[in-house]
Amino acid sequence: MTHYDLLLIGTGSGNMFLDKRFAGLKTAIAEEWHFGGTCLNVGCIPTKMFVYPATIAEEAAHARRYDVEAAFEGVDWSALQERIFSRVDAIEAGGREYRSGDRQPNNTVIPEHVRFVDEKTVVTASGEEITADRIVIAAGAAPTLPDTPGLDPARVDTPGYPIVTSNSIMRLPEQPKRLAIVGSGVIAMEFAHIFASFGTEVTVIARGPRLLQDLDGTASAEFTTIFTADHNVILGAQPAAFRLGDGEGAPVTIDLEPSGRVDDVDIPAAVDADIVLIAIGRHPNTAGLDAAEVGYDLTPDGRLVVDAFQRVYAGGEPVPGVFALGDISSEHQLKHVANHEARVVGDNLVVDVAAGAPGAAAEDALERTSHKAVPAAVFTSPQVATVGMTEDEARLAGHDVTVKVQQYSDVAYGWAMADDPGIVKVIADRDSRLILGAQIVGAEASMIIQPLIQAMAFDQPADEVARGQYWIHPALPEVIENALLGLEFTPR
Ligand SMILES: Cc1cc2nc3c(=O)[nH]c(=O)nc-3n(C[C@H](O)[C@H](O)[C@H](O)COP(=O)(O)OP(=O)(O)OC[C@H]3O[C@@H](n4cnc5c(N)ncnc54)[C@H](O)[C@@H]3O)c2cc1C
Ligand SMILES: NC(=O)c1ccc[n+]([C@@H]2O[C@H](COP(=O)([O-])OP(=O)(O)OC[C@H]3O[C@@H](n4cnc5c(N)ncnc54)[C@H](O)[C@@H]3O)[C@@H](O)[C@H]2O)c1
Repeated sequence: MTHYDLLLIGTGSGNMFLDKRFAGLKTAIAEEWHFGGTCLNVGCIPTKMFVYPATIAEEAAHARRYDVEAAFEGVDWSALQERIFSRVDAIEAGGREYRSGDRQPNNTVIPEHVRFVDEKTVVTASGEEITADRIVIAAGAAPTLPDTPGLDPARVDTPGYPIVTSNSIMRLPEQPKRLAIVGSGVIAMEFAHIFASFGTEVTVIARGPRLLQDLDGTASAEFTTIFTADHNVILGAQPAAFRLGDGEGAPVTIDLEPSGRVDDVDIPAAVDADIVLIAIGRHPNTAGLDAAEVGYDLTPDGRLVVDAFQRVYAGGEPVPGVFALGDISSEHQLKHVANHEARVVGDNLVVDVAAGAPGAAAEDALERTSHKAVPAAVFTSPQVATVGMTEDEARLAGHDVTVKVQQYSDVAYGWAMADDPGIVKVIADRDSRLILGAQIVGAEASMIIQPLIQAMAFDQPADEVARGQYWIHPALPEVIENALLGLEFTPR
């Protein structure tokens, strides 16, 4: 048995906080997979490095719409992969080397799966027991697989098996000719955009009546209308069975059945594809840690229960010296949220170490995480960006709401974009004048939403944000300005 002052499990956002403040401690990092975790290796970073060229390819294919003669003639799949993964893999290797080498002599890297045997003890896959005074659980989430006949979970993401997740699709040796995507959430829509723009024949199989259903109803409907206009989408359907052909490279047939979520659907009996991407959500990795078995409290959807200080709970009480961050405990599966939580955990650990015994730090000395005005974007086509509440959520929360939906084509930059479709929807409280939420569907949504995020974070009234600053003319954010000007407030 080896004892450490501090054990970190998972090197995604967890890898961020372990800096020189902890140089005097004997630390260990357990990582069973790629250093850097999901975002660096198979998530935010490589996907966006595929999305950007995909958007260029799409614009070339649609250039005639802007009276430009251009054409999309294909993508150099292996060059693109090489450009993306040579950078990503070098960062992964550099991170591992830094943590393992002479520059961090106080740290030990344990390149193995670990699971808890009690609240402060883990055992590695090779059987070593490790105890620690303080533990940070940053073990993330993993793709969920459906329990559908014909799908062998053990073979998903293994070479040659045609059913994959986001963990391996970007490393396929060849660009698939036909791709079927099961799911219609964030990952499904980003990969549908990437592969369809690169010329793959993409079919999206969606259970519900709309795509990106977690959005505000107006935004989801707008996105669905735009996306289905030039993508092959089957709504109201789900796989009943996967039938794999004989031999490597043989196509897959997906037998479909109505999902029961859409009335009177007319769906095809089956879809054929060379590759099937499963994108039906990601579950926190608590089961692999045996977290519930040792008594850690879990939310109904399987996350570790944490408080505002990111302390982990067991039996309704914080476990002294045990913190968690990111997808393993957060309701927001987003990198910027995981990073924020990692900063808080790092600061709180410093306070806890200074206090003496694990858990000895007084609560008023600890920092709280803020999940106010958490934004998100979907890097598909058109882009989507959100912050705060949907209109339904705002009404349910009891607000007297004022809502404005502004079309991109209402402003001059929208005319420059040949009236491409797009909307900004802003939801505010009539009395306080504060913005409660916003949803944007359209070009550059992830960038133009920032003034609304800032206004919400700093409690700036919507009318002051609209009137109290210049808005560059004729830039696209004028659509935000106009949406804010269209809100109706209780007269003062
Ligand atoms: C395809 C895709 C695209 C995404 N794009 C975006 C985006 O554009 N913007 C955004 O904000 N978010 C995006 N996300 C979400 C984002 O990647 C995650 O929210 C974020 O990476 C979570 O970080 P984390 O540190 O909690 O977990 P992770 O980065 O997943 O790190 C957890 C680590 O723990 C390790 N681990 C787990 N269990 C054990 C164990 N028992 N023993 C040892 N090691 C273990 C894992 O191997 C992993 O390396 C995307 C996700 C995906 C899948
Ligand atoms: N740009 C970003 O910030 C970004 C990008 C990718 C992923 N992420 C994060 O990763 C998370 C996971 O992404 P995701 O797309 O896997 O999940 P999601 O929750 O966004 O979408 C899941 C989809 O699968 C469907 N579904 C669920 N169970 C199903 C079943 N059994 N059969 C068929 N369909 C089913 C749902 O109806 C939904 O359409 C996101 O919620 C997000 O937080 C973020």
